[in-house]
Amino acid sequence: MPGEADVVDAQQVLEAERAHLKGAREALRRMREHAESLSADAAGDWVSKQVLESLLDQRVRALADHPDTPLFFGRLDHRADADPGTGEDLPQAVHVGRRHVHDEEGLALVLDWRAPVARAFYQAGPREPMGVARRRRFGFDRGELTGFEDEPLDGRELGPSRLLTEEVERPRTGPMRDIVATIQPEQDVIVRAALPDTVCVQGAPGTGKTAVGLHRAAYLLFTHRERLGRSGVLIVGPNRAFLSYIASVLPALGEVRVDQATVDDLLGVPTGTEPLSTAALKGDVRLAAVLRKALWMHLDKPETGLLFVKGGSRYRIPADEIRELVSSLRGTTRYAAGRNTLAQRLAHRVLVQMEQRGEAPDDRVHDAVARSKAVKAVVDQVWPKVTPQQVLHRLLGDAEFLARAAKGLLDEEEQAALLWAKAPRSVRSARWTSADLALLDELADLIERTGSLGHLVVDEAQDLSPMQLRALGRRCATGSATVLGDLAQGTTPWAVRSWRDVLVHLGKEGEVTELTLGFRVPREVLEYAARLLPSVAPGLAAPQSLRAGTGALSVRRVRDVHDAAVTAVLEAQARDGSIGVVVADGRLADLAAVLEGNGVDHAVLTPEGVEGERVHLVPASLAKGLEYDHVVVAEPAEIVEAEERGLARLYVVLTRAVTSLTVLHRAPLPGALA
Ligand SMILES: Nc1ncnc2c1ncn2[C@@H]1O[C@H](COP(=O)(O)OP(=O)(O)OP(=O)(O)O)[C@@H](O)[C@H]1O
Repeated sequence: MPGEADVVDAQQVLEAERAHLKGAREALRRMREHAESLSADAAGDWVSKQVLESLLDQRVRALADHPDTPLFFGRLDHRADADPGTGEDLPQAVHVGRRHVHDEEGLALVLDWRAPVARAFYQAGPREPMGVARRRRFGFDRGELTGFEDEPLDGRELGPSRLLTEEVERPRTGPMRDIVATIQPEQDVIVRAALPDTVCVQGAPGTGKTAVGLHRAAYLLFTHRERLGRSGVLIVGPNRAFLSYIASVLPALGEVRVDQATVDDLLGVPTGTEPLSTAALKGDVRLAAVLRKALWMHLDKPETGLLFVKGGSRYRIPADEIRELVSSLRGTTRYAAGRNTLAQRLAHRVLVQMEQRGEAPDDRVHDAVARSKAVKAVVDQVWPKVTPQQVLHRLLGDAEFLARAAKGLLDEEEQAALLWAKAPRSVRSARWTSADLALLDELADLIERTGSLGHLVVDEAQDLSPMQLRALGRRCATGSATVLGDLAQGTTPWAVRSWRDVLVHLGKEGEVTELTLGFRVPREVLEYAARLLPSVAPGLAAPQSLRAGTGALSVRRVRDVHDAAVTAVLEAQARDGSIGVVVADGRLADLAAVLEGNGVDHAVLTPEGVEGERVHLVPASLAKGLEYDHVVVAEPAEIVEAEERGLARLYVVLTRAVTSLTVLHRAPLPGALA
């Protein structure tokens, strides 16, 4: 029990910290006013003015004070003899927050959580205090300081942090929040991994993979602002609904310039569909070799030699020589660049002949020959211009061509499965499926190199096919990636079974690390869901939960699943937090009508996302990555039956709950859950 003196002391400390917060808020306001007062008029021309205006605008936005989020959440008091190892003096006390705030003299009032000195806030412990004598964590309510918690780092073991527990237990409402105040040491290691390092994170549901990926993006942007400002950082997620759920995390961390995309956004919107087994075959990495062969099969033997006429002179390059030139270039460059190089080489040979005849041709002549009709005709014949669509159209429509390209790579049955039942008449009328788009992207890169970004964060990566992973790997070929996922949550038939394979397909060397402590799902619920693990991912260890949450699970055998769902939603509405009702996609419309008929306000989650409403009706196929305080699952057996990896889908669905999970079933439950 704290004595009276301690309480008075604590009150004084709190007052002093509140005063510091007030001062920091005022300083931030001054920084923002200063940024607002800057004018882009000094720019020399219109374009520079636009660029400068947008930069200033970003700066002002980044300096926004969000009244609902604390400006700092921690404080480090360093030991007097602490040495930061940088040769500089370490300030005795620093407040750690979302961004740097300094006063008019340039003195730091709040230090950005990403600064090297702030690392100790996340990493220091009794065994390795990192120069810290005391770590202080602050409790906040809507931006107001409500309390604090001190951890002396003098060798004593630290108990669990009450503030961390409170943060993890706080009800979820609306979109995902940042976790900057409570990043855990094992998460921090991933967040602060160096820019060139590709990191691959296997993590059970709710272990913070998405959160860690987003914070790593923010960390890298802060630490390598200029470089990544030029090359770009991109977050790739499974669908728009998921991206809109995570969309506010980076802006809350002051990063307003990170793009988010689905694989479709990157590769194009599919216009066709196909059986899953065909899609899985098209996602197979062997297709990369088939496509390479198919593209280079477009090279042809020269029908004639080259005849170049200038004035009264004729210059000839025999067909044999052209054939040799082509074979020396074949495969050494991208396909499109090869066409250009061939034209240059042909021109060079013509110029050699000119010189042998005593002429003195210069560079202009060289260019004119390379661009001449005669050279172009030869190049077009032996090294024809092709588009990715033309090549794939031919490959999927022409059995003989496919057989040649796939020889030794795909067996006859596989080749037959790839061929269109009815080939579209023209390239333009072809309907491309999602799997085709990855193949087109591969071809596009064989023809012309795809540009690379500085860093890619790929979430739910376990669901991507090898060909899709290759497409993403191209987009960070000269950069690095953070790859996040859970093999147990792989629901596509082409989902990869090992992270090592994922890295190979991405074309990256990297570390595979694992997060095992869950921050979302209560222990009881997680243990229930984990009964499915031996069937969905036999090699994975059962996940651990930080959250005790007893009484969180309710499994009810009911007569009428719809009536029971209405009851369960009404029960949940009496409590705090968001509510998700998850059903097999096929049952969505019926349940929506029943909820409507019973006057339960709700919104149906679509692939585009959803706005407002406390109750969301969620098709099982879109539940991945989301979380709700209260989850009601209606008829699990239907979710399992709906798809090949239905048990994995059910595992995803059962692990969305933060506070309570209610399972309603009329049909028998899957064996492991019965
Ligand atoms: N260090 C932390 N402090 C507080 N909350 C955390 C922490 N790490 C994760 N969380 C919270 O746990 C929840 C789950 O995090 P997240 O969605 O990132 O997990 P995930 O591993 O991506 O889950 P899934 O595999 O189910 O998609 C989120 O609400 C997140 O804010």
